[in-house]
Amino acid sequence: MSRLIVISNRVTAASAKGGAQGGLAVALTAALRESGGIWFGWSGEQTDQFTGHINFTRSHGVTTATIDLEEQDIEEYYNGYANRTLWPLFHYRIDLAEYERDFAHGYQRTNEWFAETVYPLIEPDDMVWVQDYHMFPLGQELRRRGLKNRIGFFLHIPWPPRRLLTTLPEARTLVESLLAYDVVGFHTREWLLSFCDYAREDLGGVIDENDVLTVGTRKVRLLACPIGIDAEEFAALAASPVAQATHDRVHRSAVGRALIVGVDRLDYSKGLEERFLGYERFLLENPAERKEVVLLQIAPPSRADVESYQRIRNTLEGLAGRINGAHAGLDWVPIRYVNQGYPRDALAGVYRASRIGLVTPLRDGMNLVAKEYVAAQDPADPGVLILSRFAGAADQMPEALLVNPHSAEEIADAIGRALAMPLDERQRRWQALMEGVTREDVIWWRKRFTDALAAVAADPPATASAEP
Ligand SMILES: O=P(O)(O)OC[C@H]1O[C@@H](O)[C@H](O)[C@@H](O)[C@@H]1O
Repeated sequence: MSRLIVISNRVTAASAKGGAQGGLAVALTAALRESGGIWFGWSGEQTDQFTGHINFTRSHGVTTATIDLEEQDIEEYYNGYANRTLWPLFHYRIDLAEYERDFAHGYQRTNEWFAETVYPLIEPDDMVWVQDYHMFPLGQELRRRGLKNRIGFFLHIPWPPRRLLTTLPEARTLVESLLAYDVVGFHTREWLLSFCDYAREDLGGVIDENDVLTVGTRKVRLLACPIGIDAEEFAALAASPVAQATHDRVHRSAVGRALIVGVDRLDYSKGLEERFLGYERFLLENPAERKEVVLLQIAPPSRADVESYQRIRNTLEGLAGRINGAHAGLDWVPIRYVNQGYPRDALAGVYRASRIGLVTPLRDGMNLVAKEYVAAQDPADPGVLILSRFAGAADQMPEALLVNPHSAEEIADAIGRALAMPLDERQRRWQALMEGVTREDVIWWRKRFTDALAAVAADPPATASAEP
């Protein structure tokens, strides 16, 4: 079995229980533990001058190798191009996207630092797997340094429609850089097709019936491959002592009311404003039930150096305050808004105590909270998942109550329907969701992608390793 070299901006080897890590960190830790190898990326730390010094650590069965970045790189690469330019654009928010040449240069320069530093760590038989939008040009930079290994790329966010992507001044360079990879993966067929649209229309690419894209002499296998969670592990976490204690605490605090839970990084793509308004609409339209519910929104702050994130934080504080001010009574506040992250085992307990999981991003590559909510439920008395039809996860989860997250009416109706749903229907829906979450789990995802990467090497026509 080839070693795996995973390269991503953030490197957080995750313990089963600990920390407030996102699903991606947990997924990659599980993948690396199985295959061996190295997880390389940014330490999250700043240094006065970039030295290329690599800090190796071994944690939870995974070797991590990280480098520090200079302030200007962090500003232009991470806060700039990654989070002010690509993130909003790829989430269809060109109104928030900032197009600055300095950001583009800093992004390219930092990717060159990454390539320069990781290149000597890669052995001839390793498979290299680059993750996410921070690192589009990395494969090309590795090829420029002579790397012949199989290199895959996986995008964890949506791929925008062509007409939006063409607003990015570097769109063509960026897409061409992806031709250096052997396999490029997306969570859904929708994102894959948007990518194909650009490749066909703007690069003159041809896509065959096996989703192999040909542009000039380059062939790239495209793959729609939705990431999953470690469902069994998460279900076990939900039965852990910490989860149990958290469950009991949260359950007691609801004093017999139905708990509705949302857990999201504080990000404008998560649809939190629209969610609060949908919930308020439910309160207004259902005076008899309004004091029977409480919304617990957990939203740890994220990317706080970026202005659009500061704005959404202010907006939500104002909105939560207004809704609570307008509707609260002596012994009830409708929204508990918590700007703090919690460890996964505690979250599992919160999910299990909640009658409704409200997951309504305006646009999301996948969304693993939806899957974790399902995995944490009590089979005898499961809650109901309300899910945005614009989350990648919706493709695999048709038994959830699917809603348009822009519509307060649809959110309000779905809350009413979930609260009234009889036990047998809740069980039937949950059963189907849980089967999918368990079958298409993180190991399945990892295997599908790495199998596709390994197959490329065994099939020379699809593996031209020359520079594009
Ligand atoms: O790393 P950040 O900026 O805190 O964001 C958290 C994560 O957000 C995810 O949605 C991205 O796809 C990840 O790549 C990223 O790590």
